[in-house]
Amino acid sequence: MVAAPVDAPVDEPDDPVLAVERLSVAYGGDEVLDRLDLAVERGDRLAVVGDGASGKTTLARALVDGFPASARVSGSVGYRPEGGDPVSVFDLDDAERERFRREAVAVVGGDAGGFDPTSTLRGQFRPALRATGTDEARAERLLSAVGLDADRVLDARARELNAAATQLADLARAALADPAVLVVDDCPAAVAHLARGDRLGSFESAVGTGGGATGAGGPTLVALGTELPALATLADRLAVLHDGHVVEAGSTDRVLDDPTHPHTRRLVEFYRGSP
Ligand SMILES: Nc1ncnc2c1ncn2[C@@H]1O[C@H](COP(=O)(O)OP(=O)(O)OP(=O)(O)O)[C@@H](O)[C@H]1O
Repeated sequence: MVAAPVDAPVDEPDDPVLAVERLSVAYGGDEVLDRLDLAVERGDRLAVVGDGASGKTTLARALVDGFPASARVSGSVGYRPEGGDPVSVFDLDDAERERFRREAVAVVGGDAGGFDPTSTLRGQFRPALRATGTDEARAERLLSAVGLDADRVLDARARELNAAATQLADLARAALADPAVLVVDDCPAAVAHLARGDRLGSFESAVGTGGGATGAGGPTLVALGTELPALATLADRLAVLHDGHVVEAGSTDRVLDDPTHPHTRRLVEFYRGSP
């Protein structure tokens, strides 16, 4: 369904924590990603912007080898821990993958877990606290760092919280393990909240204090969504997903000021023209 990949103007990262290479994914006969390349620089805030059904969740699934059984996949995803040997994500066994999704690359939003709407978040944080050997005080610090009232949120059932609080609490829970990379897929309310003031900065400072894989420069953030303005406010780099490829990637300022791909130009003009 898609044309051959275009050569996206991509600045080569110095120290990629994730490298997606020639990733193709199809569900049934429908190809969603077509030989997609994307490198994620360690410590960056990267936003992947794409229209609805452009394959953002499929890309997020790829970063943790979380495909449904119906997916046909080729290509590779490589993870490079700070100072460690590269890991081929698609070659992990079940136990390694479970640990990888907690300690190396954690995904929130999209079709990743989330909360049971009927029980309190305090109860739903417990398995993550046990798995990471951390205490509730750290959960409270992370919840406060994303701008939430920690006690109120922990005592609430997920159905009593609005979308932003639920998504942010999910992000705080994923951060308990100090993963190297936090992937935020389709969480527009959380992204809009974090884009205000320097809330993301205070959250990033709180991550990395639990002794996990978070690098010295803080966690790497990959946020995927459709809302260019909030994502651009949050991110220092933008990648534009279209027709199964990353058609453009670069610093947020460069992509907004001087978009080279026609799709990026349309996207930027659309948001400039919106109220
Ligand atoms: N498990 C699946 N089985 C069949 N088709 C799927 C499956 N998951 C996704 N798709 C299809 O693949 C395409 C891309 O879906 P994906 O969820 O990756 O895109 P997206 O950019 O995250 O979309 P949105 O912004 O609307 O959430 C869509 O057409 C979707 O219907």
